[in-house]
Amino acid sequence: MTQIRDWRHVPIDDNREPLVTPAHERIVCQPAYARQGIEGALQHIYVREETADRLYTAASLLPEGYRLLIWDGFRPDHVQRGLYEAFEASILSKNPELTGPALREKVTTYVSYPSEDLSAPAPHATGGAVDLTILDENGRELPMGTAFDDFSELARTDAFHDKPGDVQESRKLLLAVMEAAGFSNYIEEWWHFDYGNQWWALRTGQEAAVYGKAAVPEEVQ
Ligand SMILES: C[C@@H](N)C(=O)N[C@H](C)C(=O)O
Ligand SMILES: [Zn+2]
Repeated sequence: MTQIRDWRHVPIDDNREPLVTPAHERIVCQPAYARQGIEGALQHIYVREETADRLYTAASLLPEGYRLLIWDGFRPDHVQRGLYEAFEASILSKNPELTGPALREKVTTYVSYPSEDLSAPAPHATGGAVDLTILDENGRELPMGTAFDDFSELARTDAFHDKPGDVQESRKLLLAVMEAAGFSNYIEEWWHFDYGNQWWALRTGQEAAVYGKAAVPEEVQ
């Protein structure tokens, strides 16, 4: 289990880029939580402006005909809280003895705490985190070995590193195009990438994050 322990101490110097909806011929936006009927989930994907530009770069690096499929970007607090509480309840149903920090550590391996602390916002609250996969030339998702939000050991990005095959190749491709575009991956989830926020700053050795908590666009208030 890998936790990012010190990201809360990374300073934030927010450049105040607005949130935008990615629009590119090689990007498909399919907001997963709205489709799952999660209360208050956004009907559109929003990310910070430069994050969108970097997604365009990543998409352009894919083989001919392939596209990025984005499931989630900016996530309002109430949605983060809903996801957190639902996963916490599912863990408690299997491990009723868990409490306090042990419970919180287990939950936050896969779902960030819905922090109201402006000095340590959840990554998706910054507009600099994206959950995504790759579509092939026929519009089919590449095999990634697990479904989106399958919170298990198999979700670890390196879970297939000693199992050569399609899944290993698909995960390598996603990681390669995203890292080439400047994103960093969260090792516990093959689908989660960051740019500009504290997670990204810590992993890439930046002095400060450039995205704090994002201002919610008027159309989603
Ligand atoms: C819930 C999942 N899709 C995700 O984004 N997890 C990360 C760790 C988060 O909630 O920040
Ligand atoms: Zn995510």
